[in-house]
Amino acid sequence: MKLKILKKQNNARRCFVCGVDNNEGLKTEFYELEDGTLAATAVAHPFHQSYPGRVHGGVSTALLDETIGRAINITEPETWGVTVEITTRFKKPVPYDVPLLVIGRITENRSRLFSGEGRLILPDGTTAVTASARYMKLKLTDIAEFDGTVDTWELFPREGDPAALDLPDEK
Ligand SMILES: CCCCCCCCCCCC(=O)SCCNC(=O)CCNC(=O)[C@H](O)C(C)(C)COP(=O)(O)OP(=O)(O)OC[C@H]1O[C@@H](n2cnc3c(N)ncnc32)[C@H](O)[C@@H]1OP(=O)(O)O
Repeated sequence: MKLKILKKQNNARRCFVCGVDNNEGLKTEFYELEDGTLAATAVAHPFHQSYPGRVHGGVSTALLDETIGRAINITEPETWGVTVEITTRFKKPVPYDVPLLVIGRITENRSRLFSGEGRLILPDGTTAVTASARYMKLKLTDIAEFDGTVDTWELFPREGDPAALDLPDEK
């Protein structure tokens, strides 16, 4: 199903998942879709491998963690949280050097904790990894210090940003 992108989310500079200046990271981009899903696009590299040919499960988990955690910002742009629990199910090997699509949704939102679920989808539409996770809401100042130069939180629009994304049916 093709879904319109309503908004691109901000990126950090050094974050392993979304840091635009982190050349060992995934440089993931996050897009808010019209149906309330958060979609992430990324390409993993050979230096993210576990066994040769396979992306490390921890890397896939990091992608899902951040995608689910950021899904809260669709309805609460000022909410920040830290992961307190994540459960991942690895169903298929994830290859590197191919475009990966990760989607996340919030399933429960309470005053201190929120929960969500997500899946990592391969180019053929197969779901390779699923996850569910829980986060504790905290003030940003209680999580980290931002110096405003190296650690920033900004929108990085790109000419190639898509206007819509095709979400395959679950398989
Ligand atoms: C650059 C920008 C990029 C930003 C991009 C955004 C990315 C988001 C996604 C990535 C996020 C990460 O990777 S974050 C990094 C990974 N995660 C972390 O580092 C978190 C480490 N953990 C902690 O710091 C701490 O455990 C806290 C702050 C979460 C909680 O510590 P605490 O304040 O001492 O709280 P504690 O007493 O243990 O618990 C408080 C209450 O919460 C409940 N509680 C605690 N854990 C759980 C749990 N798993 N499930 C249910 N309930 C729980 C307790 O029972 C208790 O309830 P009651 O007794 O009060 O009723």
